[in-house]
Amino acid sequence: MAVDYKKIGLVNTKEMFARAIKGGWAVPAFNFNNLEQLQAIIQASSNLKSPVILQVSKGARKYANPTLLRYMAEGAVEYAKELGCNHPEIVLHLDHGDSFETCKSCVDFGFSSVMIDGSALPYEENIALTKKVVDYAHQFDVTVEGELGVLAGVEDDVVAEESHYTKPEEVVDFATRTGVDSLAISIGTSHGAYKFKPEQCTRDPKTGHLVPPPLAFDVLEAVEKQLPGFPIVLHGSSSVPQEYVDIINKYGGKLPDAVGIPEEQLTKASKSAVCKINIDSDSRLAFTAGVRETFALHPEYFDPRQYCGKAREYMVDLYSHKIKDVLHSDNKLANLD
Ligand SMILES: O=C(CO)COP(=O)(O)O
Ligand SMILES: O=C[C@H](O)COP(=O)(O)O
Ligand SMILES: [Zn+2]
Ligand SMILES: [Zn+2]
Repeated sequence: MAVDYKKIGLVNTKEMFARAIKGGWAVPAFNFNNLEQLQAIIQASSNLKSPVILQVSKGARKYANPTLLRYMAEGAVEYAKELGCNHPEIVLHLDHGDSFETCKSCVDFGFSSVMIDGSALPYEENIALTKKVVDYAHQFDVTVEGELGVLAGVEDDVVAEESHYTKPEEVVDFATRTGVDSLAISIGTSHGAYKFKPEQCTRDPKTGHLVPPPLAFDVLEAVEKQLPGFPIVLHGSSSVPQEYVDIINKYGGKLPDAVGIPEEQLTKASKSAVCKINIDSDSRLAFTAGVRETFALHPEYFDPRQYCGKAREYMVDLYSHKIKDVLHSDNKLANLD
């Protein structure tokens, strides 16, 4: 028997995606692994009245324990209300589900959305696996994200290049035969804090910072033309804010030439059918900056609440900025009372 996510106050992605596409904004999908990240996500999204997707990866489930994470998400709905957000729209989403069994266990456990990532499989196998997950999840009104195209970044030892991009000529067939609710595509983003090699970038003459090549908006446009109004997802969308990289490097860290996706490009994407934008690495950077700075300035501290508290402050700033200034998902709840 599956737990009914609606009974615990969660929602699936259907309505928020429809509104986001129509309104030209995107729903933030933030990964969480611990208490402070979840607190910061809920504080920022509740204060700004933004819908939000809480993403749990396989690694997160292993690190934090699946049961604990799931109940934290349930608690998050109540926490949002305590913060004055009377009608929160919170999705609990499995990020990069790698098997039918993992997706099923999340559906059964009260997740309102799952991703099945068959992008590394041969095309027909990706379709068969994705369809199997959709057929199961839809019985419980759980939405499903599939993926076409390979997200290759520097960290995978393969540099993102055109051959990995989603093939627009495949998307209609994939969406129709699988029944997915949304599709993650590859247009040049990748996971992690090193999305491009320095030699792929130019340097800003004033700041000396790396400027990466633009995303393949032509591929995005071609996908949209094939599937008008269909929800598109961008993974690997951290922008690697220089302010946090600088703090980390100033206080003993070593992140030379970390580079992400410029925020203007994410805003541009969010005005199209891109309605979910995944951000994880930026939160890791903000967290690390807070901890390193606190340790450096206060070597006498040994209470985790001191340095995790600072980390949480930085993450609230980061999430709020993404919501307000990049994705424009603030004040977008269906019921703003
Ligand atoms: O895509 C992501 C999670 O699925 C996160 O991407 P980043 O590493 O760019 O934050
Ligand atoms: O897609 C990758 C996400 O950032 C999750 O990362 P993780 O698998 O290390 O938890
Ligand atoms: Zn993938
Ligand atoms: Zn991802």
